[in-house]
Amino acid sequence: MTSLSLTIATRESQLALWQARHVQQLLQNLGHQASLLGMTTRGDQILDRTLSKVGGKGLFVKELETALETGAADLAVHSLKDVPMELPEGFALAAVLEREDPRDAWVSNRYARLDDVPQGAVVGTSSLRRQVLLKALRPDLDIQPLRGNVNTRLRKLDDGQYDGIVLAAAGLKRLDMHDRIRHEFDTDTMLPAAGQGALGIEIRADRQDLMALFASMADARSWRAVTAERAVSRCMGGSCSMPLAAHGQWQGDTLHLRAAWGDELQPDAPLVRTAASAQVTDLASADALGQQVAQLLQAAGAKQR
Ligand SMILES: NCc1[nH]cc(CCC(=O)O)c1CC(=O)O
Repeated sequence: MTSLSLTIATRESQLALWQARHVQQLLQNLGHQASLLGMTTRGDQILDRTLSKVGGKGLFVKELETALETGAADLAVHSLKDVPMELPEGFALAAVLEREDPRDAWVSNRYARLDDVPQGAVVGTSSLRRQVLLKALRPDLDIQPLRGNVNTRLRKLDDGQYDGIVLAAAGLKRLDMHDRIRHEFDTDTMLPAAGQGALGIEIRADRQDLMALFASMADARSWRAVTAERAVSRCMGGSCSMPLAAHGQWQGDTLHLRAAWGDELQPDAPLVRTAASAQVTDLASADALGQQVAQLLQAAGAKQR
C-alpha cells in the first residue's frame, strides 16, 4: 500500500491529545504519516454548566466533523462515550479500537473506598449516570457538580472541595495517573456508560479509500460490545440528560449485556435494571442484542425520552 499522509482532528485536552497521538502512532506503525490538528469544541468552552442542561448532542464532536467536512482533516479520534448514537448524515465510524478499562474509578485524597466516607460526604460528578448509581448505593451522599477535563477535575479535588470524585479509569490510565485510582468500582454497582473506555475513529462516509486501513486497526470484540451498548442508548432516546448505563461483557462468543435506567424527572425513584445474553458474531447481532435490552428496560418501566 502506498504511504498516506493524514491529518487527525482532535480536541486539545491532555486526554484527547493522548488518544490522537495513540492513533497517530498506530498509523505510523503501518508506514503512514499523520499530523494532529488541535481544535476547541463547545463542550470544552462551556465549563460552568452541567452538559445535560446545555442540551444538544455532540458538543465534543461537531467542530471536529466540520474539519472532516472541509477536508482540513481526514479523521477524528473520539472517546466513544462522547459520540452521539447516530452520526450525522455523511459521517461514518471507521473503527473502534481495543477497549481500555471500562470501569469507573474512585479518586480521593481522604478515603480509600467509597464505603469509608462518612454520612453526607461531598462527592463530585456531573454525570447523571454516576449520580443515580451513587445514590442507589449511598442515598446520604451530597453529590455536587464537577465539570472540566480530567486534569481540571483532579485540580478541583485537590483544592479540597470534595471528599472524593468518580472518573473513568480509562482516562486516568491513559494519562499515566494510575496512582490516582484508589479503587475501581465493580461493574455490578457502577455499571459503565455505553462506550466507556473505547476509542472511535470517525471519517467522512465518502472516504472509502480509508475504510480498509482503519478496519485493520479495529478490535472486533470491542467494536461489537460497544455497538450493543450504543444500541441500548439509541433505542432509549440516547440524550445525555438521561441517566443510562449499558455494559457488555464477553463469555466466549456470548455477549452479556446489562443496562440500568434512571428517571431524570424522578431522581429518587429506583433504577430499572435489565440484562440479556446472545451469541454475537457481527455488528448486526450486537445491535440486535442492544435493541432487545432496550425493550426489556421499557417493559420494566423505563421510558424513552
Ligand atoms: N465525559 C468525558 C469523558 N469522555 C471519556 C472519558 C474517559 C475515557 C473513556 O471513557 O474512554 C471522560 C472522562 C471521564 O468520564 O472521567
